[in-house]
Amino acid sequence: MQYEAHAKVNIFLKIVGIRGNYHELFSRFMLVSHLFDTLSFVPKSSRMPFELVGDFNCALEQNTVYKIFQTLQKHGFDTEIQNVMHHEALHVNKRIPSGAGLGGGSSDAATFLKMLNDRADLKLSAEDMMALGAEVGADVAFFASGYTSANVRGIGEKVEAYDEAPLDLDVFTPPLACDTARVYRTYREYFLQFINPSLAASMVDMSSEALLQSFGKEELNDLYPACLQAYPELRSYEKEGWFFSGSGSSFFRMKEK
Ligand SMILES: C[C@@](CO)(OP(=O)(O)O)[C@H](O)COP(=O)(O)OP(=O)(O)OC[C@H]1O[C@@H](n2ccc(N)nc2=O)[C@H](O)[C@@H]1O
Ligand SMILES: Nc1ncnc2c1ncn2[C@@H]1O[C@H](COP(=O)(O)OP(=O)(O)O)[C@@H](O)[C@H]1O
Repeated sequence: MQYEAHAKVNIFLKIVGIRGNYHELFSRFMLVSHLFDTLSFVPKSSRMPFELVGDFNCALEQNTVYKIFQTLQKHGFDTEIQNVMHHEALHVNKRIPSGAGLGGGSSDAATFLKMLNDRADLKLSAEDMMALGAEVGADVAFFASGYTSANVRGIGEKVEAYDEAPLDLDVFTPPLACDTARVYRTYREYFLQFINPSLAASMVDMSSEALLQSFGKEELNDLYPACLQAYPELRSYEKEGWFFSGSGSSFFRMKEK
């Protein structure tokens, strides 16, 4: 069986405060229906306790799927998941570009958590998986929620379904990977003074379509100016009528009807 780990875009992303090294935000997350990695269990070819097959630009220990394995071990599911990973390797067919603001690593993490929950019959609810996922990355709770559109708050751990049909989206990713931590650091250094929580609050109740019709990318995404400051070459890829997702580098727009 193959599982799909879908990409997301941030329809809006407004910073409303700081929490230690993290930033508190209001954001609308929406899954992208046509863009996903596929994950499946395949027979093992080694004796390693955790075998991962796929093209990644990071070490196994840095991989979000490995961090899910470790997190489940830490929470007492050691025997159950070792029984699975003793026989199976995890295969990931990566199609979501990395460092693209599309949440690929977080989506893989949430999907692998669901796979282990199914295969090892861990009996975790969506809420349990959201809490476990949040230990691996701020965005994982949204992907574990199963919602296609949601308002996300806190540093990413508070997820509330937003009732709307998913939009049909075009996504364009420039050949530029953006480091999320670097973009947030740049935001804090240069843009924190421009914080506007009342504008953020006014966006929460608007449909995604109305948001994209009412605001431009600079108003919708507080990380856009920070990303331009950190990666000036990004400017050469911006196009009229396209919006900016998360910490970049992807742009998106509603498909023309
Ligand atoms: C910006 C967003 C928007 O959805 O995602 P991307 O666009 O990168 O996919 C998220 O806030 C990213 O979430 P995620 O990529 O899961 O972040 P993490 O791995 O937990 O953290 C990476 C780094 O980003 C910073 N970080 C992350 C989340 C947050 N609310 N405030 C932060 O300041 C921290 O410096 C942290 O060390
Ligand atoms: N499963 C994974 N898929 C992709 N990248 C991963 C994964 N696990 C860890 N990473 C690391 O996280 C970085 C950010 O990747 P990704 O989550 O796809 O981007 P973004 O944070 O922009 O949404 C990658 O460059 C890579 O080093």
